[in-house]
Amino acid sequence: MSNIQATVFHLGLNKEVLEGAKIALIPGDPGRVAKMASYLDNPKPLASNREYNSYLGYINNVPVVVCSTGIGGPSTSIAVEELAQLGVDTFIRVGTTGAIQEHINIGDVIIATGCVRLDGASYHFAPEAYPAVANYDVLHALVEGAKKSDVTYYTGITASSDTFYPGQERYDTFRQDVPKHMQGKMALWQQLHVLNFEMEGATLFTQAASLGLRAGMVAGVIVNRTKNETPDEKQAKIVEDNGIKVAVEALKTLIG
Ligand SMILES: O=P(O)(O)O[C@H]1O[C@H](CO)[C@@H](O)[C@H]1O
Ligand SMILES: O=c1cc[nH]c(=O)[nH]1
Repeated sequence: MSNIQATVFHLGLNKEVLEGAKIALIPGDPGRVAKMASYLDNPKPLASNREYNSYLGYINNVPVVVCSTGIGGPSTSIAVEELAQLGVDTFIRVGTTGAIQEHINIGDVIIATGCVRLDGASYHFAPEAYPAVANYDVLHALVEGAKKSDVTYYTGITASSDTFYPGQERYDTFRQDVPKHMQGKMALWQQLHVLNFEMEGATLFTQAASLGLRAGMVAGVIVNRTKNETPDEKQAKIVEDNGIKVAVEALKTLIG
C-alpha cells in the first residue's frame, strides 16, 4: 500500500493536505495557531487533535504549515517527528518566555542561539555532550526578521525547563519554596548570561540538529522574572504578536 496518504498518529495530517510544505511555524499554544496563520496568505484549518492544532497558509505561494506543539519537550518531539515524517525540514518555534536579565522588557523578543538542556526529552535524541543549538540559516533569518520588525530583540542562550514552577524557580502563595536541589538555579543562569526561561527549545534544537533538520526559535517576553513571578494573561496575548511578526519576516527570507 502506498504511504503517501498515511495520516500521522497524533497530528492527524498527511502529505496531501500539507501540499509539500517544508517549513513549519510551531507555537506551544494551540490557541495561537489560527492567529499565526492569519499572518499568511489564504490560511485554512487542517486538523485538531489533543494539543495539536494545525493550519496551512502561504508565503509567495509557498505552503507553510502552522502546528502547535503543546507545552514541553515530550509533546514537542512528537510534533517535530511527525511533521518531519511528512516532509517538513525547517522549524521555527514561536513562543512566549520569561526574561531573567533585568534589562529585557516585556514586549521584547528573544531569539535563541542555543538552549540549556533542562529538559528530559532532548536526551532521547542525543547524549549530554551534544549541544542544543539553533540552525544558523534559521537564526540568521530570525535576526533579519527582527531588524525589519518594529521590536527590540536580543540573541543569546535560553534555559529550557521541563517545569514552569520548580524548574524556573518560581515562588508563589501556594508554595513559598522550591526543592533544595532547585534553589539558586535562577541566580546561576543569570550569572552565566542566560537570557530567559521557556520549555521547548532544548528538545527542539537537539532533536532537529541530530536528525539533520533546521530549527530556530523566537519568543516574546511576557514577564521579567527579576520583577514579577507571574505573567499577565491579557498582556501575553498582545506580546505574542511580536514573535509572530519576526517569524513571518524570517519565513520570507528563508523562502526567498
Ligand atoms: O507560549 P508557548 O509557546 O507555549 O511557550 C511558553 O509558554 C508555556 C508556559 O506557559 C510553555 O510552553 C513555554 O515554553
Ligand atoms: O516565565 C515564563 C513565561 C513563559 N513561559 C515560560 O516557560 N516561562
